[in-house]
Parts: sequence; C-alpha cells; structure tokens
Amino acid sequence: MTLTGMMLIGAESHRGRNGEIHAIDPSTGAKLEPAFDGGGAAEVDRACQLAWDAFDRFRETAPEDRAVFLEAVARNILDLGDALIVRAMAESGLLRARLEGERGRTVGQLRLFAAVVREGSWLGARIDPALPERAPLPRPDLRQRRIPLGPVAVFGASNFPLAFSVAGGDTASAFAAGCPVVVKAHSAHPGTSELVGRAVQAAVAECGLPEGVFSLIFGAGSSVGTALVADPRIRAVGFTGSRRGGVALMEVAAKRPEPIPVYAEMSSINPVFLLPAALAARAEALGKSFVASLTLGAGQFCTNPGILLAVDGPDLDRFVASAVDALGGSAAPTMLTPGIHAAFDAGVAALAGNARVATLARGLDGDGPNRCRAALFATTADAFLDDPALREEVFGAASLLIRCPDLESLRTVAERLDGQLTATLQMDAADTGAAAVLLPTLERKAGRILANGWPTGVEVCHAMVHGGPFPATSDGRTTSVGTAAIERFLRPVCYQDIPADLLPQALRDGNPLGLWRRFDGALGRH
Ligand SMILES: NC(=O)C1=CN([C@@H]2O[C@H](COP(=O)(O)OP(=O)(O)OC[C@H]3O[C@@H](n4cnc5c(N)ncnc54)[C@H](OP(=O)(O)O)[C@@H]3O)[C@@H](O)[C@H]2O)C=CC1
Ligand SMILES: O=C(O)CCC(=O)C(=O)O
Repeated sequence: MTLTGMMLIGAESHRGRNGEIHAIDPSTGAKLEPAFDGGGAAEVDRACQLAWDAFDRFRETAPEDRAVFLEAVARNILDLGDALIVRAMAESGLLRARLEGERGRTVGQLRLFAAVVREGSWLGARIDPALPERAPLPRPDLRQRRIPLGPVAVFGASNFPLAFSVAGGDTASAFAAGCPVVVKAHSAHPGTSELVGRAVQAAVAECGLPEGVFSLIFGAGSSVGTALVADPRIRAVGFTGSRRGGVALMEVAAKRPEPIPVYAEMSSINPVFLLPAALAARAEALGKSFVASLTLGAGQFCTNPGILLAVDGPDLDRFVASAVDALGGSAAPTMLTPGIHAAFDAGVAALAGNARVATLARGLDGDGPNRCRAALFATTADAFLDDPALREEVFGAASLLIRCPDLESLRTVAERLDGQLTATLQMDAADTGAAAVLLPTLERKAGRILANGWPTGVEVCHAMVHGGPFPATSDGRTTSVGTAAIERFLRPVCYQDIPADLLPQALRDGNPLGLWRRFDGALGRH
C-alpha cells in the first residue's frame, strides 16, 4: 500500500491545509517521505459529525456483528504484511522483533475484545421483575443494561506505534463498547498510522458499518487535539503520553459546558522494593535482571523501573556491583524521537548535577543520533523526601536507587510516593512480614503489585490493571490494558416499566442473546 499522506475522514481520504508533518527516522535523523497533511477545525468538525451520526446505529449492532468487525480490523492489519513493520521501524527506531511482537499483541487484543463482545457480560444486564402485590408499595419492573458513552477521541502513543496507537487498546476497547472513534495520530509515526488507519477504514466498509465509526486526523501541536477534546460530540478520551499533555487535555475536558471523562495514562516511576532476605539470597541475580528490565526498549515504557528502594548494607552493595557491571556494558539503542531523547538527556543531566545524587553507572555511548545511554543513580531516603524533583519520571533507561537506613524509613518513602502504575516487591519467604507491612501502602499507591518479577511487559488479559492513582493516570478506577478497559466507555441505563417490545434485546424476557444476567439478584443465564 502506498502512503498518501492524507487523513481518513469517514470513508474518504482527505487533504489537509494546516501545514505538513514529516516523520523522522530517529536512527539517522533523516526526514521520511511523504509529507502528511495537518488537519484543523474543519476536519475535527467533519469527523465528529460523522462519528455522532454513526453512533446510534453502531451501538446497536448485534454482539456478533461487532465482534466480526473487530476481527476484520485484526485481519486487515495482518494483511498489511511487512510494509507495516518496515515503516514502523523507520519511524520509531524500534527493532523488527519488538514490532512484530507488538503487532501480535495488537491483533490479539482486537480478537480478545471480539470474544468479550460475544460473551456479553459487559452489558451488565440486570432484571428486577415487578412485584405488584408487594406491600406497602408494589415494585415496578426494573431492568438495567450498559450503553456506550458516545464517540471517543483516541490519542496514539509514541512508544507503542501499534499496540497503543491507531488500533491499539483504547480504540479496541472503545469499538468493543460500541463507540465510534476519532484518532489523533501521533506525529512521530504518521505513516504507520495511515497504514493501520486504512486497515480500520476498510473493515468498517467490509462490515457495512456507517463510515463515521472511524476517522484519523493528523496535526502537530496542540490545536487539533484540543479541538477534538472540546468538541461536544466527543464523549470520552483515551490518551497515553506525557503528564503535561494529559493534564492539558484533562483541563480542556473539564472546562467544557458538558465535561467528559479523560482516561490519560501519563507518568509513573514504578518503585521496586528490594527486601532484605531477597537481597541476601540473590543480590547478583537481581542486579542483572533489574538492568535487563531497565534497558528493555531503551527504557521507553511507562512501566520502567525508575526507582529502587532498599535497606543499605553489604547485600545492597553486592546488588549495586552487579547492576553497575551489567549497565556499564549495555548498548545505546535509538530512542523514539529527538524530543524524547532530548528530554531523557535533560532528565539524566539534572540527576547527575544534583549534589545529593551519586552517579553509579552509565551505559555505553552509541554512534548516531538519539541514542539512549542508560544511567543508574543513588541517593538517600532523606534527600528523596526533601526534593520533589527526584520523584519525577525520566522517560528512558534511567533509575534512582534510594538507600534507606532501615525498613521503617523504606515505608516512609513509600508513603510519600505519587500514584504509580506498578509497585514491585523482590522478596523471599523471610520478607513476608516486611511485605505485609508495605502492602496497604502499595495498594493505595499503585494499580498493579508484583512479587519477584519486573514491571515491564504487561499481559493483555482479563485480570490486568494498567492504571493507578494520579499522576500515573487521570482516573485510578480503570485500566487501559486488558478486557476491563471496556468499562471506561460504558454507562448504565435503567428501564422502568418499559413495554416489552421497546426493551433492548439484552433485557427481553426469554434472554434472546443468551446472556449471563442478574435476575432478582441471582446471576445466571436467566
Ligand atoms: N506514560 C507513558 O506511557 C508515556 C510517557 N511519555 C512521556 O511523554 C514525553 C513526550 O512523548 P510524547 O509521546 O510525544 O507525548 P506527548 O504527551 O507530548 O504527546 C502525546 C500526544 O498528545 C498530543 N499532545 C501533547 N500535548 C498536547 C496538548 N497540550 N494539547 C493537545 N494535544 C497534545 C501530541 O501531539 P503531537 O503528535 O503533535 O506531538 C501527541 O499526539 C516523553 O518524553 C515521556 O516523558 C511518552 C510516551 C508514553
Ligand atoms: O509494558 C507494556 O506492555 C505497556 C507499557 C505502557 O503502557 C507504556 O509504556 O505506555
């Protein structure tokens, strides 16, 4: 498929007039062709109107039809073949194996959501039948189901050009819920976005759905994104990116005459607690596996282990020696964009220049632009508590070790942490008591708590929580990965004494969709 540089507004390819966007190959710094047209208010207006026009029909598609659509998107993405991988490699600097894996994850999550749609429990069907004889007052017939919120604006993420972008988790979960989607493409990978966008656009047509179910708009800077979130026809937002960008969009959404939810995944430093017995038993192995997690994908994961906490002593010194050795030999991969590289270098320079922070190790330098030279720093618990700058995310392979005098101080530091996507315990059986003391704090701080693993690598499944209190996300009640992500785009409606032939299929007598429903309180296929 040849790239056109055009936006996809419903069924049409559309030329924009608001400047040009060029992807940059971060491994060379070269501009990539073609130029992509920037959109503006006219494109946002047209895409949102089409999405709104499509909403009532799309949301009432039968579960089977919606599932077939999700599967068609997955198949069309695979049919793009190697051209998709080659373009994504050029635009992101990510390696082939990583992008092939990410494509598998993208297709897998679309298919998983198809299965969820078919299974139907997301509809939350509940029936409390009328009790006309009840005294002192009769009960009316009450039936509840969940309906989608409306058109959703999705912002593609730079660090997952497939799995968190045009047809990534936000889009898949919004489609599954029955929401049309308008994507604001990330300016770092417009070609990848066009290719995937065309796969989605083709699936909409193949499945006979209204064209407004999907649109894709380009636009550098804040104006397109802001206009999209401000548009009254948009009813929710999915975002993965910087804290600054996410907070700006939260403000736009909150100032609307009718505010809407923004599901923004932003900034997390993912604390790892190295508990004493684990350190005593396997300090060297932990040092090596920590560096493997830290440097994976140049550290460009929001789940990257950005701080380590441990009680100071000889076992921690053994961990440090092992980590310093592994990190000192780590290669310098290319980062996603010149901007992300510049932000990484600035964050590392700020830590290196902090009088209360020691530089323990730097990775190897690399030839070529935008290379990520990994970094490991150390500080004390007191310094960490005194200086809020030490709690800020440095996006990339940089981590800060906090040497604590004792377990009590480790818990004090944990209490002062901001909201996190993850918190990790490296523990042995003898650490169970210390872990139990930390656990209530970690539950309040994080969306996912792990033992004896590393936080990078998020399983797409039913029990996953990829979320957490602010600033990890804008709404800690939800997840952006896994099937529970569909919940973000639904709201309940109760039907009281509505005549049988007006009721939605999900709530009709005889259970025509064969759903699990809560009937008079009891869950079953009533
Ligand atoms: N927590 C996480 O998972 C991630 C965090 N980051 C952090 O974000 C930094 C920059 O990376 P990047 O991916 O570009 O993230 P950004 O937040 O800068 O951009 C994400 C998307 O939002 C748009 N956008 C940004 N700010 C605004 C705004 N004020 N109003 C409207 N739209 C906006 C961008 O537009 P445009 O396309 O024009 O840039 C882009 O489409 C990294 O250095 C890192 O710190 C990055 C990736 C993931
Ligand atoms: O590690 C993962 O699989 C997901 C991480 C993520 O959501 C992110 O880095 O933005």
